[in-house]
Amino acid sequence: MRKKVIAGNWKMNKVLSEANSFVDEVKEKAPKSDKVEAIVCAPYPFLASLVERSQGSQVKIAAQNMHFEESGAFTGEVSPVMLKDLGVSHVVLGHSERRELFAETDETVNKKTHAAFQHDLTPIVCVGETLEQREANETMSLVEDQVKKALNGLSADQVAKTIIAYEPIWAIGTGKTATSEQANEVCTHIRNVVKEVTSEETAEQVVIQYGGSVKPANVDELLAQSDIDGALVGGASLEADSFLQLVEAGTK
Ligand SMILES: O=C[C@H](O)COP(=O)(O)O
Repeated sequence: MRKKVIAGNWKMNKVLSEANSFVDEVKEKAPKSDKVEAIVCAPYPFLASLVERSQGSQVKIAAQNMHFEESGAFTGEVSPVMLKDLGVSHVVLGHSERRELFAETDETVNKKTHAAFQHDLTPIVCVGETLEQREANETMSLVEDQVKKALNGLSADQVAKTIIAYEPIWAIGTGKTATSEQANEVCTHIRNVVKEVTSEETAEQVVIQYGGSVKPANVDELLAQSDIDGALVGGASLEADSFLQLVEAGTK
């Protein structure tokens, strides 16, 4: 059975003291269960401190982006080598905010996914449609295209280890959650796409998260769906209490 993976994406929020207190509290109170993994996706300046504080707990620390090159003249960028050296375990790639606001493309997401595996980082690859695309019935084809391009050239073993986050853009930060059926329908399609490009065995191993206005009040219903293995959470991951409730839900 697949583990549930609850990842809190803080986006550009908090200062270091707040980040430290959050991880200290989660480390102390998170349920000790091998059914769920808790990941905090933090801004770069907090990573070293959070990795150190999370030692000895099941809380993992992720970056929210990275460059695909190992080093070089890329002012303002952070490389996979740097993240690995700090002890970061996961990295969010292709979040819709990066795609919309920072010119992330399917091609750069694919390069970053390869770079993540080269440096033993687990990628959390985000895909999802806009409201216009959903209304034009393009959701399935768009998501299929994003998944195929992100995974292009990976080995079956690497695909099996990739976390895919389905995040309909219209549900991010809007309070509008996709219904659990809508979310599961797309997650099932993603698993079928993975099966098509690899094998049924690989597709059964891939963790597929849903993201978009997930909160303690709706997480149980979402996690009860057949193909939703976790959540990528923005707003409701900013308070330790709320994040802990989401992690708790993953143990059921
Ligand atoms: O990465 C997280 C998502 O963008 C969801 O954000 P949200 O939970 O605030 O809607």
